[in-house]
Amino acid sequence: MSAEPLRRAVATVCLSGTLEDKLAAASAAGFGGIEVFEPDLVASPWSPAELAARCADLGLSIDLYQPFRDLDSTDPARFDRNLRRAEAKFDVMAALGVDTVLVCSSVAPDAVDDADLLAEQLATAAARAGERGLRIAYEALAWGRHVSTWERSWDAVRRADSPALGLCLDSFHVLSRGGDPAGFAAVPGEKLFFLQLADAPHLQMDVLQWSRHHRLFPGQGAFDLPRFVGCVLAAGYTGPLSLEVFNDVYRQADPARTAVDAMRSLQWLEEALALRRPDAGLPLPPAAPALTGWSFTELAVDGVSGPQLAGVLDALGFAHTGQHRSKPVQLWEQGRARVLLNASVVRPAGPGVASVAALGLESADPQRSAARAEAMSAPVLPRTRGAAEAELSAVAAPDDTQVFFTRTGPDGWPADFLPTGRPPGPGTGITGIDHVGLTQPFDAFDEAGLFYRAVLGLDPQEVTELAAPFGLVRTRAVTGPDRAVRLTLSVSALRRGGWAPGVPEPQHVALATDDLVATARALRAAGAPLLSIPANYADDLAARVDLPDDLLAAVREHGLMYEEDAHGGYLHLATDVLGDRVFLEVVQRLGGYDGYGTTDAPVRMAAHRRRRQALSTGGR
Ligand SMILES: O=C(O)c1ccc(O)c(O)c1
Ligand SMILES: [Mg+2]
Repeated sequence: MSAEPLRRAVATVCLSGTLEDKLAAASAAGFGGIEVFEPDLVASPWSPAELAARCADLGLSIDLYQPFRDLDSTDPARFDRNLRRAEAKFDVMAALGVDTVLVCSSVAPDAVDDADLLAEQLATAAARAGERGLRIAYEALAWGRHVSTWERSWDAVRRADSPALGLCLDSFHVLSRGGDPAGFAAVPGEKLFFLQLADAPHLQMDVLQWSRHHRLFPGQGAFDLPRFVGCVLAAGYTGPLSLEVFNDVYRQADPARTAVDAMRSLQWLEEALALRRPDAGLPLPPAAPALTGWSFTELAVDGVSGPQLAGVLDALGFAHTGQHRSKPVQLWEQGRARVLLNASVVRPAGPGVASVAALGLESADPQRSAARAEAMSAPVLPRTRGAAEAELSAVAAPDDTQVFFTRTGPDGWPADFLPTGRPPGPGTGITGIDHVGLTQPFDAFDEAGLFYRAVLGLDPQEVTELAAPFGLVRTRAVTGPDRAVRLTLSVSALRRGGWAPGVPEPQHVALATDDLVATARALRAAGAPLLSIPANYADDLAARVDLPDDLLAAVREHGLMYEEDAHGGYLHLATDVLGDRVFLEVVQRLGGYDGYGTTDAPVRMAAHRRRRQALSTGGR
């Protein structure tokens, strides 16, 4: 493998909009090339020559024209007709200045099964292409009628033995069928004409539907793309790394954003490749420094929600220990749990605005964290900072939450706060932040998983789905290796129904305690607004799990919830929704429990809904 960087390309089918929108997005995100998806050209007012000129202006090379479908035929007249269709496409390719066309395996009823006849027809078409200086990259669609594995496509290409015929390897088609990329070693490098990359979640469904709706960018799904590409490169492939992702969300999302997300997936993939081959001298971005814990969580509040949240933090045993030197920001502390209330939001109406505005994460090297973020196409935020205030680097996550890289120490961020002189107080047993739960915008869920993985070096965990009162919710945690940092990301699986409340599902900050029953008792005594959970929940819990009687009594008395996984248990409680869209959770992990109370979430959501309705109709 040479140390020369491979071209990064993206198929126009990955991006939403017209061809104009797609090209602008691909170019702005820094791609060097594109695959022209034929329907995009057919729908365009540009002639092929005009498209070529536009691409040249934008610094994009056209690396592939695709797809050409159903070439071979058991009916000679039909095959002849298909050859004429191919010639017309060769004219288009000449005008576009692209030398490679993707021919995918036939799905038609007249597709050729006989290996020699198929090779002969491919060779005939390749000879026509070759006469014009063009080449054919043959791809096995996972649902091809007779050719549905890469081995079968390679068999045809090998038999055809034509210099203008080679393979197109598409990671989706190979990996969705459980193909082994180690086999690519048998293919001469010069026969690997093109490489298309897509990740995907593991799903049990028809492979065509899986491919057309659920493909993802590398690093977003469950496939081992670094290994796949490593095998292709080891076999001698030198063409572009080209993304081909058919995805329902990306089809309708802002193409400029999708293109950046796509670029990040290749930056992540290339790093993974470089790390696998330390001798190859491939360039590496700054490694993600370890994130060693939470320095703070910042909530944006207004004139209504600010005092409400301050009152709740007080009841939770937090102390207002600091006031920002130059901004309307309060620091509240208990143990290692630090919550900032930032009253810069001005909208004193309704229930008040409250949301998670920023996450402060302890970094072993904040500056390198920021450099890493930049190398991974993350938007690094400009900082305004007053005299004597700490330098803080921050990036914007896909949902616009600000992520600060901090070092808590004498010269770190706490120096920005003037002590109020209030003593910490006895507290209620809260020791720190366990995790923060962020509800994602509909289009941002998969993007967010990759963002936290590539930019922050966190590990995305499995996606789970739950049936919530207002529809399916998809959720996934991203965690540091030692779990010092845990985030949960959730999203509605479908557009929220028209009758669901207009406010989005709330976000939450989960606070850790070593003894939830004791903490719950203290919160009760202090009048904290704890969410009540229906008795049916505790009855069902008692039927399912053998809990000690005193614990079950505490569950009933305080509205606790309890969940188990293979490693341990999780006791948790929630407050009411505070302001319009946050609540606080208090959680106790027992044994090695590694989850987030996800199966209890629908009960909690229904209780929040009931409580919000009661409050809005004047109840308390
Ligand atoms: O879904 C399809 O038809 C299709 C077309 C072209 C490709 O390269 C591909 O992987 C799938
Ligand atoms: Mg493909």
